[in-house]
Amino acid sequence: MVLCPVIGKLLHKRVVLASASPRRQEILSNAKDLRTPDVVIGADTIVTVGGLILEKPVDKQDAYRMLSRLSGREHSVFTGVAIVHCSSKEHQLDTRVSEFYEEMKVKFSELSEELLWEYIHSGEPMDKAGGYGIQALGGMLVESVHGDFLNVVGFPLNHFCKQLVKLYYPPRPEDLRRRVKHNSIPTVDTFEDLSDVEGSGSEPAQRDTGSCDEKAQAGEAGQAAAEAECHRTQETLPPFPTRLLELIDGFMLSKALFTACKLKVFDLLKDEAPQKAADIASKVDTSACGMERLLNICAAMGLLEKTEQGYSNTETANLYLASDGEYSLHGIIMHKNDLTWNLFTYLEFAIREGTHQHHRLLGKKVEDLFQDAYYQSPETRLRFMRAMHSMVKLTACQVATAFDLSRFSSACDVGGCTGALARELAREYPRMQVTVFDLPDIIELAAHFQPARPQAAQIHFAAGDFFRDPLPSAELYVLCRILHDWPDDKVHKLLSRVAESCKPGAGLLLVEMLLDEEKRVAQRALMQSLDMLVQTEGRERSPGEYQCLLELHGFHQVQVVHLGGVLDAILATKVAP
Ligand SMILES: C[S@@+](CC[C@H](N)C(=O)[O-])C[C@H]1O[C@@H](n2cnc3c(N)ncnc32)[C@H](O)[C@@H]1O
Repeated sequence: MVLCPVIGKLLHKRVVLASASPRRQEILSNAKDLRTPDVVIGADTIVTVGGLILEKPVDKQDAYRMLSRLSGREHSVFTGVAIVHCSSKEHQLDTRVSEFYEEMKVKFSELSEELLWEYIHSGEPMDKAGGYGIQALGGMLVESVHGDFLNVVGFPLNHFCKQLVKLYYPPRPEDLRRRVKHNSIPTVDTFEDLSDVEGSGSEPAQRDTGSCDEKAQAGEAGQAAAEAECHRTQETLPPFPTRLLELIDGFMLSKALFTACKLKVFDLLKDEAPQKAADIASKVDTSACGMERLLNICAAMGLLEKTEQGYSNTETANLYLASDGEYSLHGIIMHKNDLTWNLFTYLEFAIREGTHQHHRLLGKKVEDLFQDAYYQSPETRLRFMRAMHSMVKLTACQVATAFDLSRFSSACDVGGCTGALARELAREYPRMQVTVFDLPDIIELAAHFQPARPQAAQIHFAAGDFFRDPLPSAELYVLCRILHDWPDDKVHKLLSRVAESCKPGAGLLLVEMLLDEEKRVAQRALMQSLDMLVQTEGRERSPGEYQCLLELHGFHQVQVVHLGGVLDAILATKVAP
């Protein structure tokens, strides 16, 4: 859309800015002389990251939680704007609302603790959505932005002006007819086009009404079509469904990423000079034309760089997508590609039946989730372990430091798999002895995941079944992504076995992805709960639901820390019965 000086349309109107934000006031009053107010403009800004909405922080801790969640990540800033036109006819107030929103992507650098606290102590985060102000000190946190800068400041002026153009200069029906009927390239609005109607544009969409009357006289046959067309102005067209289209095709993006990982494209390019599509194709034994398309979409997704010289890894790809990195996500990606993807083809059955779908995939009955499905062969067992390992490594350090656990001299990570979390606990608490307790087949392979580290002497492995065998004794029990695998009866069974092993004062650290209490906004956790339906007997829960479970089994003083990544932490203490 071509912009014109449309802001002047507000000049002689009574405009109320329905916002307390001094930044919005400044943006709008720079653009327009605010006089006494017949248009009300309301706006609000929120920040979203990983499905969570961040509003204004309530205190410094809250600001810390928000900003550390944004650190090193891309987030979205949404500003919603409503323009209410008020007029009075025969003493009746008539209002017409026009609304829109604008999204902008902002990426933060990795923020050190010192920088975070220095910024928080400046006081700037407190009255700002997401806890930062990009236009002032908060600008130093920002690595890159994509979209309208003023949107982050609090008011998307450019989109606002476009909205005013739609209101005050709606396209004439004959323009629409030209565009719609002949299926031609849309005409471009010019200042001359707009000036044709300048005089009649003092109230929004006046032109429309006049043209409708003319059309209504055009004869009965064309009347319905004419009316429909009359109403199909830019203003009344529904908003373009960008987000919906992204959702519709989202699975293709996931699969493209999975395929590039499976073909080891990112391994081939790791820390290497750019390579041409044909060379990559011949090295990984694929067609050149297929590989080129795969590489192009990976570049468009920001996973590869594409230059004249060819394709090379981005930093993200080197760090997370090559299979050998310390923080590689290759393990979880292969799990999603080889198992979750296939299970999700039965999502409709899972929803109808309320059960997991391994039996459909394997063509046989699944009695024991782990032995019959995840661990049905040495390959699938190793694949599962790699998947768990890669996810826990991402967040183990945050989990280990979410609470001060230094009062515990021993811990048992029940279902501790490869020992990734145990290692982090041992590193953080040098006095702590940590036992990893898991099924015998897992314990046998766990050592492969333990590079020689000074903490090795603090870590022990014990094989057993947590539903049957005695649990190793410890002052702190850890259940990381265990409860979400099981139905309620088994959850109670396991919690009561842990509770029996605890002396008063012992701790229980639950590590799970937490739902919000209303099960409405924590998108990643809600999605994982759906995943749990398709592939386990369990589900995700909210902090309140975990608190009830814990208290039922004698664990009190429940503390919750949202870690803002893929896992959250809950610590509770066993009290005497
Ligand atoms: C979802 S994984 C979580 C692994 C690890 N805690 C993590 O977060 O990465 C569940 C773990 O529980 C273990 N497990 C399942 N059933 C078990 C049982 N009956 N006794 C002991 N461990 C079991 C599995 O082998 C697996 O390591």
